[in-house]
Parts: sequence; C-alpha cells; structure tokens
Amino acid sequence: MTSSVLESIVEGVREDLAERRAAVPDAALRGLVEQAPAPRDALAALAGGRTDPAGVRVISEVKRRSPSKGVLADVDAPADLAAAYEDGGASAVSVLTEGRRFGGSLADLDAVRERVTLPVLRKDFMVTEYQILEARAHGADLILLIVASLDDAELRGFRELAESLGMHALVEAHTPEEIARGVASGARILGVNVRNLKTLDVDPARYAALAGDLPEDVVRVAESGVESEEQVRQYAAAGADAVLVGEALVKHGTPADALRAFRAASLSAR
Ligand SMILES: O=C(O)c1ccccc1NCC(=O)[C@H](O)[C@H](O)COP(=O)(O)O
Repeated sequence: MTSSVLESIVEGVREDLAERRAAVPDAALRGLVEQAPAPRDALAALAGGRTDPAGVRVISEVKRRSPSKGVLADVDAPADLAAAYEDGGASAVSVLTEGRRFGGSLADLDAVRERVTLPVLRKDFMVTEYQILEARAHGADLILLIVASLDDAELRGFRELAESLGMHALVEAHTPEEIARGVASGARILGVNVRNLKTLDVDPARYAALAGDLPEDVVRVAESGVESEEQVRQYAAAGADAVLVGEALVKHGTPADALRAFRAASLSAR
C-alpha cells in the first residue's frame, strides 16, 4: 500500500528521532528541561484575536522549504526573520524544526527563542513524549499536535504533558471528525489546517466551512493558504482568533509590512 505524504514524513521523523535519542538519552533531556528558559504564555498571546481592535493574531512561520512547494526562501538567519515578525506585530513565531522536508532544525528554534520576546511554536510532527520534552528543552512555549497522526490517548496525554511543562498545544484538525476528536481531547487551541497533509491540496474555503464545528471557548486558528490580505480578511470574517502564515511571509521582501497589512485587513471583516 502506498503511504500518504504525512505518513512518509512521520517515518523520516521517527528515524531522525532515534538518532537524537541515542545522542541525548531521556535522563539527560530531562536535565536540559530543568535548565530551559521559563515558558511564555502562548494561550494568552493568541486568545481574543477575533475581537481585538488591533486585528487578528498572526502566528508567523520560519519555513525554508516544503513538500508541496520545494525551496521557498533562503532563510540564513532565522532569528533576524523572527525579529522582523515581532516588529510587524506577530503574536507568536512558528519554527519548523523538521529537517528532511522543511530544512528546519532545533538550532533554528534555539536562535529564534533567544532573539524574540514572543511565544515560540515548535512546529514538527510530534509522535513521542521525547519530542515534547525536547521542545521545552529548546525553549518552545507551544507545540503542534496533528490529530491525524495521533490516537486519542496520545492526543490527550501529549497535550497534558505539554501543559505540565508550562507549554500549550496547538491541536490541528482537517476534517469534522478530527475537530471532534480534538475537542474531546480537551484542546484549548484548535487549528483547522486547510492544507490536506495526506494529499497536499490546499482549500482556503475549508476554514469557513468547518468554523461552525469549533467551540466558542477554544482559541481558533486558521492555518495555511494565506496568499493575500483578502484571505486573512476571510479567515477573520469566519471567526478566527489567529492565522498561521508561512510561505507568504518568508517570500515577502519586507515581512513586517506584510504582517501589518494582514492585521489591518482582518479589521475590515468586522
Ligand atoms: O507546507 C507543506 O507543504 C506541508 C506539507 C506536509 C505537511 C505539512 C506542511 N506544512 C505545514 C503547514 O501546515 C504550514 O507550514 C503552515 O500552516 C503554513 O502554511 P503556508 O502559509 O501555506 O505556508
């Protein structure tokens, strides 16, 4: 049977993880967690974006390349890019740490976390508790949990582990069934990724179509597919507290300006 894009990414993630785990065993990692900088409150940073007079919150991503688009940008200095995001009014910075397909690393996470004062998301394909400890050891304040990659016990357990370490979890769904599983797992920050990670199709209209399934009391995040201010306006009009943007920002010459324009555009949805 042929595997989906997501399954093949996760296969590589597990192989790389085995190498890192051999180099830094669990006990040593727990020691590093003890020494990590205090977590920043990502939930507070993202909540309330749907009514904020300054506009929707933006989680701005450091993304070099992707399975769908190949090379996006030469990000030689991820910390400089993250500083521009902070200058433009981002509420959090997402750092893709997966190496094989996205060209990211834990070193990127370290560099970004050290430079900005914003909460930082470790964006990766989390399938073990080890990666969650590793995220915190490298200063992450938020982790990504992809519903399609996890069973119900993992979804709840990984979020609880993240919260016990002072982080939060962005729980990512793509279908009504995955949203229901995310809600049942106790998610407090729930994202709809309009990119299908099994096929790589992107359908921005999907956010508005599924928004009615998102509970009032969760922080709602619209993920992927932002190519224009109009798209941000549409996500905001559908009730998103936050939007997660990668490609459009890394390819923009002046990402801080792009961010300001995105936030301003979201206001016209109200
Ligand atoms: O971006 C991809 O091609 C991709 C493929 C397979 C799994 C994950 C993938 N991307 C992760 C993301 O969801 C995005 O980086 C993020 O939401 C930002 O998306 P965009 O603004 O469209 O770059």
